[in-house]
Amino acid sequence: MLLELTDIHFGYPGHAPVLRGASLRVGAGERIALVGANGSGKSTLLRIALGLIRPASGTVQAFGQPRRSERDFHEVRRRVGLVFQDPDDQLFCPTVAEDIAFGPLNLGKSRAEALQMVDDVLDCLALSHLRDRVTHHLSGGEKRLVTLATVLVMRPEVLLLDEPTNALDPANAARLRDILCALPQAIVLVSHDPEFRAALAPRTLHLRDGQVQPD
Ligand SMILES: Nc1ncnc2c1ncn2[C@@H]1O[C@H](COP(=O)(O)OP(=O)(O)OP(=O)(O)O)[C@@H](O)[C@H]1O
Repeated sequence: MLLELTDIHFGYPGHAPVLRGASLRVGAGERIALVGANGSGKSTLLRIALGLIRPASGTVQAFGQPRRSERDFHEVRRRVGLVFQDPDDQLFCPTVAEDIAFGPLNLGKSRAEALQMVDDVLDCLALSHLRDRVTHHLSGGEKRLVTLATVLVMRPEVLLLDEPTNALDPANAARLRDILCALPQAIVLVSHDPEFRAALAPRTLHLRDGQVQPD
């Protein structure tokens, strides 16, 4: 298993529990859609998978190892890419190229290598025209696509996508679907868009009453 969350319990401080025994297993190349009502805890579960929040109980395993400490999760975040629901949580550099180069530079790539990776990923996503734009001037849909570029540039082994079609027009949603369908990675897709889910993920799981259940 690439990712294995088992019997996760979690509630935000001062609020009712969100997850009450949620488990999720993601194997190599698997495509899983995760659905559930607003506020059922889908984004929360993805954040727990990356150690961005810690469960009250339950275990997270990634790439065959239990993950507990911040140090453990550093490696998980390098190998598992999360596209956040809100692009503004993920884009923080002045220009698109700098935002995308940030991860590779952080991994110790040279500036030249990082910029080559930026050009490659922008080319693959047909977004080269956005390369030198000021990130916070982009439209909502452009930001969403750039966010995906910041994740794909790291060549993650698993992609966790939280509402990737939010703010995309139908043509860009279709383009994103084709790009994602062609990727080799395992994908967990949180999406309220039934057509997008059907195209990308043969298996659907339902987060309900704090647990992940078959649809
Ligand atoms: N930082 C926070 N502090 C307190 N409560 C929070 C926090 N983040 C989320 N919540 C609450 O936890 C619950 C689960 O939120 P979460 O974002 O995981 O749901 P979701 O299933 O992804 O919802 P949606 O489909 O609307 O995106 C919601 O009731 C939400 O209001």
